[in-house]
Amino acid sequence: MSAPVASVLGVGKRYGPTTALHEVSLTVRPGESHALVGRNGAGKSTLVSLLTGLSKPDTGAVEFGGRPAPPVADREAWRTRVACVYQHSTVIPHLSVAENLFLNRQPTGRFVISWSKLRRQAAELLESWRVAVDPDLTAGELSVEDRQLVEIARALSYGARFIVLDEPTAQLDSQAIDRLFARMRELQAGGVTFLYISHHLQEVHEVCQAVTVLRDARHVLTAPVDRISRAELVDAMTGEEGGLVVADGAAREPLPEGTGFALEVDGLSGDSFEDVSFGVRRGEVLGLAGSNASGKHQLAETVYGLRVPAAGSVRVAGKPLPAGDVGAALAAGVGCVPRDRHHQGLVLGLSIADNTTMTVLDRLGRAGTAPPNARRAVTERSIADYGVVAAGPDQPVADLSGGNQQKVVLTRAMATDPALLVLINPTAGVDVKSKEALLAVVDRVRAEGKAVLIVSDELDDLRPSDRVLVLRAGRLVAEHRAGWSDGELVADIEGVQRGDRNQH
Ligand SMILES: Nc1ncnc2c1ncn2[C@@H]1O[C@H](COP(=O)(O)OP(=O)(O)OP(=O)(O)O)[C@@H](O)[C@H]1O
Repeated sequence: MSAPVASVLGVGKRYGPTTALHEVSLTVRPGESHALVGRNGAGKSTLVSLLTGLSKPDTGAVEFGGRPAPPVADREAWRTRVACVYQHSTVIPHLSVAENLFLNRQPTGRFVISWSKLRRQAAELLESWRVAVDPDLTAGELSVEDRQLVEIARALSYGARFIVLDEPTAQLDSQAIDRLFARMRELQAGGVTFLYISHHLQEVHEVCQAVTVLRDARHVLTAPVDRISRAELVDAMTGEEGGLVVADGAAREPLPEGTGFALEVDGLSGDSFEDVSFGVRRGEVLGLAGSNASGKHQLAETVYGLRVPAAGSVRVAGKPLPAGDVGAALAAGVGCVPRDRHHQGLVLGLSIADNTTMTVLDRLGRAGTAPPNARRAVTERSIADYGVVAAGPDQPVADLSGGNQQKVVLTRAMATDPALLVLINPTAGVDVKSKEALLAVVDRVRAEGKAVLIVSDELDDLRPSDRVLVLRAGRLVAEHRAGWSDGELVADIEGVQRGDRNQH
């Protein structure tokens, strides 16, 4: 049997008091797609940082092709062995695709960089890996899908044939996911090996051949995917039996006649959407579905005041909201989980307590001077309620795993006790079991008579909705009552004939 592409041999890694990995071993075979799964904080990103040379294990070793990994300082040597495509872009946005591909290794003429040669080499590279992206485009304008392909091509051009994909589907709609998987299969056939990190367990079965589960910093199992069911994977990740229970809007009693509206959106137009009207009643959960190009994110962002509409109005509890004023929306009782937790959601350098309570300081004490004990108490309750894996309320949010950061965004939205909750991709990066807990919060909020607007790419997130509206090319095109089938909803999202597609 040929040598493993990569091996991790009994590695350990600590961050202060936190054991992020404990004696973990992993073998990745040539030409396979190997899934790495586990709950938030299980140690996946830490393992990737050791496998890509961004940090050094405290104990144990990493090998490529049976040989010891290069020293951490030798970035060039690492680049020829492995690359990671992160959820966050590593391209330089104001440079062209060609410059990003050949950064620091531009072909030079006698004295100066030869731009025509650089462009030609980039075009050849992209073509050889069948990446249909214009090398002259500014990298910041690329779609997530194209950006990922450019990053893969860049890795391959360094000679690396082992690529880590860190939750690659998190920002892709279902058609883009299908294209990514097709491309992965082609690359695999050409000798590329993938380590695939995802919280979407159905993807593991769709595109991987082997799976490794981490739990609480430890290796639990490695198995061929065709020998392990999704339910068994969940059990291995959680360490307990019992699977998942997600609230379903279909099981609910209808709202009493005449229940008032918490949110009324009337003739709203803006960037990427046109003349949208709908209402959400108190005690109702409304889902909003659509592809990435549908305008659903922009619509929700306009509702909570992040964007100024071109026309139309938003009323909360009967009162008009001033346009484009997040503070006014917050004061009117709107809580939100924004789309991008890093830019709109969290202050990474501050603690969990600071982030959780920043919108309620005036309620906990005189404006801006909330006593630390009150802030700690609120935060400790949130940490317990939402299952945040953290050392304590004072831990900086930057040190939390991705999924746990997302939970902190939700705790902050809930801290104001909002009458209307606007959630955009609320479970992005959140593990399957924590998803269940977050969706249970939605159900609890609804039962308390509050209203919830959920915008999501994931059908599981929409399942607790009483109704789901579908937005396509900026217009409302369909409404589904609870009890919809995946096939029906996806067909409306994509604007194709109804048929039974796989859900993502
Ligand atoms: N720089 C750091 N400083 C302190 N603790 C850290 C640091 N990086 C990670 N940790 C801790 O190590 C543990 C493992 O985190 P890691 O990011 O590897 O988890 P993960 O499995 O990738 O989770 P997720 O699914 O949420 O992305 C967590 O408890 C996390 O808080």
